[in-house]
Amino acid sequence: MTEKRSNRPAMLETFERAALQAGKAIMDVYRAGCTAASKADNSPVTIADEEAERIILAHLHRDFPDIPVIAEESVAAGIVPAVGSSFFLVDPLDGTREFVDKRPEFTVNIAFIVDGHPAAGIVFAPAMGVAFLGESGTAEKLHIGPDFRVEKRLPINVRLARAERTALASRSHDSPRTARFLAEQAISECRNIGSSLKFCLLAEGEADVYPRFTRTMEWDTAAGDAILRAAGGCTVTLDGRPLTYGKTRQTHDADFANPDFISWGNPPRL
Ligand SMILES: Nc1ncnc2c1ncn2[C@@H]1O[C@H](COP(=O)(O)O)[C@@H](OP(=O)(O)O)[C@H]1O
Ligand SMILES: [Mg+2]
Repeated sequence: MTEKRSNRPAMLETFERAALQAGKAIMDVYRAGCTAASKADNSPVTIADEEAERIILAHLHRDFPDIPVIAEESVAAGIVPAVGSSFFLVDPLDGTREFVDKRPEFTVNIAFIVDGHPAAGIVFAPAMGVAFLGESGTAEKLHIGPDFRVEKRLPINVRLARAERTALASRSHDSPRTARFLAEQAISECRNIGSSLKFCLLAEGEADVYPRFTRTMEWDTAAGDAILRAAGGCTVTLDGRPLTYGKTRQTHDADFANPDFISWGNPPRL
């Protein structure tokens, strides 16, 4: 099927090209097999993370040379550009644990941050043939063919709040606090999913809440969070305020770690 051109903003066109090309490079490594090394924080990294990041940075630097990019592997190598009110956040391979263990939930993530808000994002799960895009109150799910071309685009939205809610939790980094949260909220169903796909499942109305009480970095969450917000959802910290990005700029701290947060399709009314 050929794709109908739209008036999508140029930035989303760049995100799409970059993510699809990065996903293709990741799948080449996935099929050939690779070994994982351990980073300073003990998390795994592979040649796929590095190659995907190189591709994404080339696209962003070429098309938006004036916008700084904070990217996971660059930060690990000590490359942390100063950020102003707008910048990109890139996680070239989120769910590296899933990738190494050959579970198809790993994703490519690119987000645009404006004044602390995740304004646009793409999440591409190359082994699943799906991508999600979000910006300015519009979110879509893309079906990606084996040739890494877009076959279909569908608008997505969060679902309405319901009595029987479904929660999502990390597959590899869960915490006992998740079980406590589920009990407090009287939620009986919880699915464990790796990577930023959890935000996308909320955005397309497949689940209701994603509580996160273990460590994440801003690049893990920004793109999925942008899609979720564009689809009508929200991400809040435990004091009920929207999760913000570029915290290093506000706190003059070099760390891009997130606090604990809860992402909702439709939050319960207080
Ligand atoms: N002990 C740990 N080891 C590795 N990654 C961890 C971790 N604790 C939290 N993380 C973060 O959790 C992310 C994966 O989220 P999830 O558990 O929802 O799949 C990782 O992203 P990367 O895979 O990009 O390193 C990493 O940033
Ligand atoms: Mg990550």
